[in-house]
Amino acid sequence: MGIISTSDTFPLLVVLNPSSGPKQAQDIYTKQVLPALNTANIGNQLIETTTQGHARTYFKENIQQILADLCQSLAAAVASNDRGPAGDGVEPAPPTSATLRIMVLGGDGTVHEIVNGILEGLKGSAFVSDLFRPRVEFSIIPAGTGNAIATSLGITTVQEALERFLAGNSTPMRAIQVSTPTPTVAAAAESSEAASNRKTWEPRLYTVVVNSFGLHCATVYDAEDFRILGNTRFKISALKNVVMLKQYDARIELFGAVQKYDRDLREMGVVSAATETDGSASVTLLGKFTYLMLTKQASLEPGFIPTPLASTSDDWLDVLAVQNADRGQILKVLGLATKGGDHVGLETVEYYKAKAVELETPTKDRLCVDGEFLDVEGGAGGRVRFEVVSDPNIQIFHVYR
Ligand SMILES: Nc1ncnc2c1ncn2[C@@H]1O[C@H](COP(=O)(O)OP(=O)(O)OP(=O)(O)O)[C@@H](O)[C@H]1O
Repeated sequence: MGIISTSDTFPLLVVLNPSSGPKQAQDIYTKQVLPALNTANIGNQLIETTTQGHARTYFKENIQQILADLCQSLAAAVASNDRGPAGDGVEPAPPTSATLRIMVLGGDGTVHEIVNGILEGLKGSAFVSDLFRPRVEFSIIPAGTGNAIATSLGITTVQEALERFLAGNSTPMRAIQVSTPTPTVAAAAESSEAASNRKTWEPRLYTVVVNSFGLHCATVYDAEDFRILGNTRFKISALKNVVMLKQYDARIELFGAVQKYDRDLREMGVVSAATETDGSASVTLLGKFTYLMLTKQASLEPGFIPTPLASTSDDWLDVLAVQNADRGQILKVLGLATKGGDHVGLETVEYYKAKAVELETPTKDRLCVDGEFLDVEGGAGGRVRFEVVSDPNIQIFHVYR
């Protein structure tokens, strides 16, 4: 885990996860990425991950040094320009921002780790303030299993990803803040009423793809047992969970402005224009959930489009809820979701856009957050809040589109 050396032309950081998806990342790097970068004269530094959590730890430990080196390299470039014939020799002002480019040869899990590592490493530091704030631009070379972020941007091949990177157009990649109640408030929360008045939350992590509860979460969880089957493990696991279909008890509250998909008009309609002021929810969904997703991506893998109107670059959270569905109904939902996203027209599907969502389960349960698992305690003290916060020190990520 070396620190990036200082240079006038700061290298593109290439994070390669050799175990992503069909394990082709190394080959893709050697045969396609490196030749393209060399042709374009783009220096790069390879960071090859060796274990789960490596990318997260690497960026947590090194991001401040990386940005310090990046700033020094920028300042050196400015100074050498100023020393030219037209320069006045005045010391250049320190940079107020710097763009760090990271290319990921891997899947969404690797991007999730890098985002969380960077935010953990920058938290409370001078590198995220009104005086200086980095801009992190991701180029995602789809080498994972789902490749949701790339797929949602219409990038399904290595060549397309390289072309988008070289074209240099990026769009914000908003992160969802996942928070739990602060411990003291959690202890005091004895009822849902108390919970709805709660105001203090502790950010636990950030997600950029999908948070799920119920069938989708169970499918991702059980897929680990079928890892030997490669990419088909998700299909086998989904089948298992549909055969042994369970309903999952929860209370879901949508806060602030809320939109709901209108099946007749085939577009979102306003349910509530409210901003969250008094702590009361705009929409509450109670009871048994078969399937629940809170996402920032339209597509989770090529062809599978559960939240077709989601956008990585806005501040909405797309919420797809299927309640109390039987096997036939959920198979129909999943079938249509893999055929262009027409499931949102089914009566069993509720599709919302919300500004913030809280989830509470009556007993201990599990959430899937970008492929990681979060155990939640039952009751108000175990609530989890999801929100695309507007904090500029969090929303520093962009992705080439
Ligand atoms: N060398 C390694 N060996 C084993 N696991 C690794 C290694 N490097 C990284 N990982 C882990 O591999 C996991 C999956 O990575 P990644 O998301 O890139 O691929 P994927 O799961 O196949 O794709 P997707 O998330 O798009 O479905 C990550 O959680 C990461 O921590």
